[in-house]
Amino acid sequence: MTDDEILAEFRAADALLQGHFLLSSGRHSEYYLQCARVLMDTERAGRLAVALAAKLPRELRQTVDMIVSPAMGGVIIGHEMGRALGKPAIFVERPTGTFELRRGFAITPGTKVLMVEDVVTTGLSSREAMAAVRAAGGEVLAEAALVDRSAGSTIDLGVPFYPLVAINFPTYAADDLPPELAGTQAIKPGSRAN
Ligand SMILES: O=P(O)(O)OC[C@H]1O[C@H](OP(=O)(O)OP(=O)(O)O)[C@H](O)[C@@H]1O
Ligand SMILES: O=C(O)c1cc(=O)[nH]c(=O)[nH]1
Ligand SMILES: [Mg+2]
Repeated sequence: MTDDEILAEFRAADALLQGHFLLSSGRHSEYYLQCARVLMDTERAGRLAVALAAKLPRELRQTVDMIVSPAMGGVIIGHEMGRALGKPAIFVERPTGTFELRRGFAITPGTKVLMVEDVVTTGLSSREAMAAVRAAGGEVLAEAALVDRSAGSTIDLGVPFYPLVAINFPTYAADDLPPELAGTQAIKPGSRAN
């Protein structure tokens, strides 16, 4: 799929939002990609996962044992990536603020893991989720995501990163808002507590 075709999927799902958003990292943005709306169409979710899987090097696709995603946003695309790659898909979640394995999910030491996210902005959530996987003994080979919106800030996840599409939407610190955002109330669509 081309970048234009992928963005057309977001627009068709009314998932490209404009307003004033407080992001997971605490930064602010005029734009938000609501991946849950893109993925609520199961056929579209499957199509995007197949396209994302095709971005991965063949050797990585063959070597990976398991998909692990950070909840909530990573769960659906992680599951669809598991289907596309023929691998089990589990998730880490953070009911008390730190990502952990629950629900009987386990990672056997040495398991080769592909992390799957919906959106990567600063990479903070990705790094925290990888720490949980490594603490359980998993070996993180790479990360894949639907959207890399870090474009321009050259984040380093510490492993190879394969986004389906990269978009450069500016983000701002709370004390450095542009005039169009200053004085407007930010909404926080994601579920990170702090
Ligand atoms: O790269 P980052 O700066 O960490 O931002 C991206 C993260 O933010 C969103 O999750 P969020 O924490 O909002 O929670 P959710 O997945 O539960 O909605 C998204 O799903 C990524 O996990
Ligand atoms: O950084 C985020 O929290 C974020 C940005 C975005 O565009 N979409 C999303 O789901 N999360
Ligand atoms: Mg998330």
